[in-house]
Amino acid sequence: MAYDAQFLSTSLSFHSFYKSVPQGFRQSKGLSLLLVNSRINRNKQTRIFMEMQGNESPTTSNQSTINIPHVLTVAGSDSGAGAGIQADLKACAARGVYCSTVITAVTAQNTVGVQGVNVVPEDFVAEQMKSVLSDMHVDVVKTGMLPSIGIVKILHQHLREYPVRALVVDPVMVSTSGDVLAGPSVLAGFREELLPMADIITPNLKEASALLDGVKIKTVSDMRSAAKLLHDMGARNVLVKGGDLPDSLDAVDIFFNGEHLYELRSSRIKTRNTHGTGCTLASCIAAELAKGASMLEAVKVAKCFVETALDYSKEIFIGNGPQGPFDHLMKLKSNAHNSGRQVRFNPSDLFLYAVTDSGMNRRWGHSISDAVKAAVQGGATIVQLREKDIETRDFVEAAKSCLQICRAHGVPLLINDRIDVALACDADGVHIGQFDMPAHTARALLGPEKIIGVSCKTPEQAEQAWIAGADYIGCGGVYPTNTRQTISLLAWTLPVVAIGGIKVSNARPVMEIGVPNLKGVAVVSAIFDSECVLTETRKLHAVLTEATAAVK
Ligand SMILES: Nc1ncnc2c1ncn2[C@@H]1O[C@H](COP(=O)(O)OP(=O)(O)O)[C@@H](O)[C@H]1O
Ligand SMILES: Cc1ncc(COP(=O)(O)O)c(N)n1
Ligand SMILES: [Mg+2]
Repeated sequence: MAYDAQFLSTSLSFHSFYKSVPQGFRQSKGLSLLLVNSRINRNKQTRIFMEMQGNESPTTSNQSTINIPHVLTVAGSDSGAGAGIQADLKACAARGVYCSTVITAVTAQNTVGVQGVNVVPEDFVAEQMKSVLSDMHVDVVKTGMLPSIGIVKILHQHLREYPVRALVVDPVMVSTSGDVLAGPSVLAGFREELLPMADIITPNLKEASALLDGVKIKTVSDMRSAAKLLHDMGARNVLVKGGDLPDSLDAVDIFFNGEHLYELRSSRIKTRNTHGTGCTLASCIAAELAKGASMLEAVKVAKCFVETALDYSKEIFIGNGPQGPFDHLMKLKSNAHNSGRQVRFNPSDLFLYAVTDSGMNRRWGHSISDAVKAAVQGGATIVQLREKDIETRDFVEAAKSCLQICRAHGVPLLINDRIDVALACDADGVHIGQFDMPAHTARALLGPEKIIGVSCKTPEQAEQAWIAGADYIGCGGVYPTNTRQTISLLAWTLPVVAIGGIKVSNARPVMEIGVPNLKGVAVVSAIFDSECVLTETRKLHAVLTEATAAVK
């Protein structure tokens, strides 16, 4: 049996892991585990070195302890294991977070529908809740099926007695198969008790409509209005999910934080295996919040996770009904299957790609983090730190502060060339050139989740990058030279970002090339060689948005 660090971080507490190691192995070998970039402490950006010598127990006094991010799900069991508690457990495991469970109902359910529901007595729901909350440190509570008003009230009381960092409410009412899981009597409980406590509420179209007294929600514009109305009812953040939006080629969700409305789009995966998408999304949001992500970042990661899992599982066949489950744990499968797919990478993030330059920052008296902050506030959708003449120690420090800024805005941060710096600060990935470390070696070091971009000048280089597991290619020399070769590269299968001499005045024709893989433009001087990085970024963002709308 192999004991691997990833497995440890996803499934077991340190102590139970230790206990699971055979006695002989512990005594004869001692056990050293190096968790690099462990998800356990992602937000603290720490490397954890755990050493267990001989048969010394981890509970001895000189042993430091590790707090694993912890989500408690309060939901119903699905015997078919596609949705409910079972989906929550798998989603949290896949995201590297511990998940405890309070079961509110047991359903007899499969891919055909819900054949029966047995509601757990209220005092026993209370007992489960007390058992978990009085003993364990829970970071985030996520709710799913709450089949009676009494259970809603019990939840409310316990959350007041044992406050947690965040409450994610998935107001489950009807399963995708059309079966009722929580009747209208629960609506009042959601409205009065849970919404005002919720950090985020994640209704699908039917649920949003029910919470808003039956208002019709049929278009993205209806979803936007619904998100605002639900926010007015007390939820701090609202995500109206559009999985069931008729006639939509994309899977569109609307996120509203009381200030800004975000339209989150991903491609709609053609598959029958969508049972449990809602439960998974909410658990994934809870898991990311438990790890310390901002709300927008958590929502984006969760959506990307659902899309990736659906895509990975589109052909699996479980059960004979119309709605199959999908595979949450695709990451554990062989790399050959994964072919380097990224959970965290969304090609549309390449839209306005800001690449820093230390010379320009010096010229205008900007620190790296001030320049990055302005770019992100101006609408940059991804940032790359390209610092050629900086001490490694300073680079790591600068990268850490830029990472905080970027995470707060849900914008990925990549490091140019320096895999070591990316690892040290737990950046979202790297951008490498043809003379840097080979992409497949970078992939092996960074693992399957990080973003890897490669600068390519020829189709052969692009093919190599693709084989090595790159997520996108940077295609250089758009201006002033080499346009024909550039266009042939843009037709390549990986998402492409165009680089080279692009500025506000000439960005439009690049976007208007209209090649589907061309996801955006990367710029350095257009935004950073200026006194006001914010204004220049805003201008460029406006041009790109206009050009994209014109192409559509
Ligand atoms: N076919 C699909 N392809 C990609 N994403 C999808 C698909 N169906 C649903 N989603 C996404 O899954 C999440 C759950 O949405 P939805 O299915 O509407 O919720 P529920 O399961 O509660 O009905 C949303 O982020 C939605 O956009
Ligand atoms: C126990 C339980 N909880 C929640 C859902 C909703 O999931 P979905 O909307 O994907 O059917 C479900 N079907 N069963
Ligand atoms: Mg669904």
